[in-house]
Amino acid sequence: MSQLITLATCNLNQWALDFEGNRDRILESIRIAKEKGARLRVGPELEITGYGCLDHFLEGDVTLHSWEMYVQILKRPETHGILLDIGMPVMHKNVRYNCRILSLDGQIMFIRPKLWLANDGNYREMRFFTPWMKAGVVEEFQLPPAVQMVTGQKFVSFGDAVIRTLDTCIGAETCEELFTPQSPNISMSLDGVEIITNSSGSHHELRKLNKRLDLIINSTSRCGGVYLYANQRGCDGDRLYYDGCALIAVNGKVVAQGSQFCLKDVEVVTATVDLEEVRSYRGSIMSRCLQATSSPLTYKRIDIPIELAPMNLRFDRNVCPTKTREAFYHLPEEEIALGPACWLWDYLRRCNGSGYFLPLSGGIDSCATAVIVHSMCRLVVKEANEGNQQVIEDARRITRASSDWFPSDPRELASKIFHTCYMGTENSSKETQRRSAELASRIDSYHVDLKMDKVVTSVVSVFEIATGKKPIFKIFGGSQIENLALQNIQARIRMVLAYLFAQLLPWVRGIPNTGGLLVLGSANVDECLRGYLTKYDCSSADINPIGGISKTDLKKFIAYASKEFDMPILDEFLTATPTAELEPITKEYVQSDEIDMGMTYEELSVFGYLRKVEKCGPYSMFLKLLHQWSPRLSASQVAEKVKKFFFYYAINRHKQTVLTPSYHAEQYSPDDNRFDLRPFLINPRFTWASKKIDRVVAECEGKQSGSPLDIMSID
Ligand SMILES: Nc1ncnc2c1ncn2[C@@H]1O[C@H](COP(=O)(O)OP(=O)(O)OC[C@H]2O[C@@H]([n+]3cccc(C(=O)O)c3)[C@H](O)[C@@H]2O)[C@@H](O)[C@H]1O
Ligand SMILES: Nc1ncnc2c1ncn2[C@@H]1O[C@H](COP(=O)(O)OP(=O)(O)OP(=O)(O)O)[C@@H](O)[C@H]1O
Ligand SMILES: NC(=O)CC[C@H](N)C(=O)O
Repeated sequence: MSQLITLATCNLNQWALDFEGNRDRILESIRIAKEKGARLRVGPELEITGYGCLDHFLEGDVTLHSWEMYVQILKRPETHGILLDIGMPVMHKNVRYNCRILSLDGQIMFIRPKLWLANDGNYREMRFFTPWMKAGVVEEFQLPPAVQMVTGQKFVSFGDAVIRTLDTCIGAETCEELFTPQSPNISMSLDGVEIITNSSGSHHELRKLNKRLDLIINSTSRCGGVYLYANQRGCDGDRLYYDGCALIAVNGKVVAQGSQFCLKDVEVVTATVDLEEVRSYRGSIMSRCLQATSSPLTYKRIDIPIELAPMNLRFDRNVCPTKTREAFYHLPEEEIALGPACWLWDYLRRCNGSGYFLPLSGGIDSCATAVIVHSMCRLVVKEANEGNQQVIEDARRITRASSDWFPSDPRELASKIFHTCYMGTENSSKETQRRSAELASRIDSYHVDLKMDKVVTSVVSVFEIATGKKPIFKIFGGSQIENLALQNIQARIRMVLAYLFAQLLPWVRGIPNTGGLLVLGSANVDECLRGYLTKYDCSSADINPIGGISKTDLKKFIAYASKEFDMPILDEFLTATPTAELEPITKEYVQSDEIDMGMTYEELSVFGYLRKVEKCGPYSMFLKLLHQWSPRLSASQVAEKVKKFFFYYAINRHKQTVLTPSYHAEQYSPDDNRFDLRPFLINPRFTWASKKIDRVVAECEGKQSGSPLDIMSID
């Protein structure tokens, strides 16, 4: 026996508050789903508004416009004949919920509010929504009058229930609920729900996809059932990149998987599954049957008296279930090549920009940023060649090209929209200048090579005339403070010049009807964490594609890109010592990042992870590293490193408040504006924690008797 049914899920590139664009992408996904013969279509979380509206959700207009768009979808006959699961905010009894609305043939069947909201890291759903706290309870929801007029319905069911058709049972779960210890899909499956939908607004983080897929595969292999995962994709107006990967799994096996990074606005993923396989799988696991028969939660069934799986598909020689396949994962290097590149494209087209400007130093960080822009150009050309009309139109609009121009070559596209600039001083080396020029030529950016010593000297001379004092570099006998000031002025002047060139280069080139360029920043996550950047230089670009990526990962990315994109010049960036080139180079002295910082990039990744992900203060970080790093390092060496890290982290925390908005990619990102909320005036000596650390060090060195944990004996 078999009972085949075709189901559809999708990735939609929604944009916060773009109600009409979002509506059109939903309509397109329904059209494709129907074309592929699907009987159920599930879309991403809050797809009508876009997931990332944040505090806009508090506005009544957003709920109003959501209903307006929803009704427009519902009343179109072409959206009928398929069960729809669409996401939007709904007010019920003056409380706002994050909901799924299930409809068929222009009639609303049921509204299901999210039970467990996402409220950590980048997520703060509890600011705008209330979770539905009544397990298994269903209430009557009165539809807004305008909706009543269209559907002819006055009330619909609202709450924690499931849909029952004549031939199967369907339940909706929303994003975070999958990640909770008691996911609703477990109790639903124990109560006989065969098809579970999951609508997500889930963003990219390096190496995170495994977690999401593991949960789906694990859950459906323990519980059996069909799981349809839908996700938003793209930059919807913030630092996050939602990474799609719509997926269909059956009994612990993947049968369909959409792409994670792509410039398609609408991607529909379908599979034909056999519901009898679910019944057979579940029925043969006796322990599951015992749990099912004694399961405390019996969901109210919302009846739809139709057969979802058409009778004629019980057996049709020409229709067979979709084969299982291995889940697909990108390497982290590929994730860096693709995620930030897609984000940059969305950003550019959505802000109606005309291109990017990047200060290109000849070091790894700005090199990585340039290669990501190159990757963006490659993706645009690939999509255009595949006939993606939206991408072709966007490319024409951004380049201000005529309507017969076609983006057929990544280098040609870069030459129109990407501008790089080497801003040398007397402290710069020939090598960095040459590497910049060669990289620019390889990717074909419009490159400017300038010397800015005159500006630096004249600004410093203004200071000298006003104060009668002349600061000099440390290697010539100056103090630390003079040395820093002379470095910072170079960096800040670069920022001022960057904005001047970004504004005027398109004009210089005679590009018609153009605005300015967006300035790209390229401080990596480790430098941000340590504060190793000049405030109002690198902190002050428009956007930064690598601000959430570690130096270690950036190096891996450059090694990958060197081969993948056939760019041998990148190998030279890899072997060069990272240096800011802000101090004079002499025979005996060349400035180096890691010596300047007093710690290595590798150590910074460890500190960053322990601080943010493992929630360690100085004392517990020290204890953990003492175990990890001894006997290689002594207790006092570990203590010194931990104290030094926290010292620099604390004195530079204020820089996070003005940091360039960066693509979120790393769990240990210190971004103060959305992700890592901390005070920015912190005593960098962490005095009490330091005393406790010293106590343990003394104990390790045999200088202290008694327990180091005895707090009463510390002054
Ligand atoms: N608690 C606090 N709250 C608010 N603001 C505070 C503050 N403490 C200092 N400040 C402000 O911040 C300023 C100090 O920060 P900042 O001006 O950045 O200066 P600072 O952090 O002292 O120096 C910049 C560092 O970045 C390094 N660096 C490395 C690589 C590349 C680059 C580059 O730019 O290319 C730079 C450079 O070598 C140097 O060590 C103070 O002058 C003050 O205005
Ligand atoms: N000579 C320069 N010309 C243009 N931009 C520069 C120059 N020096 C620094 N910058 C800008 O300032 C940023 C910060 O400099 P930093 O030295 O930290 O990075 P980097 O030179 O790209 O890489 P690395 O840290 O590996 O040396 C650079 O990424 C670049 O955008
Ligand atoms: N929107 C959500 O509920 C997302 C939360 C979930 N933990 C994720 O990262 O995918």
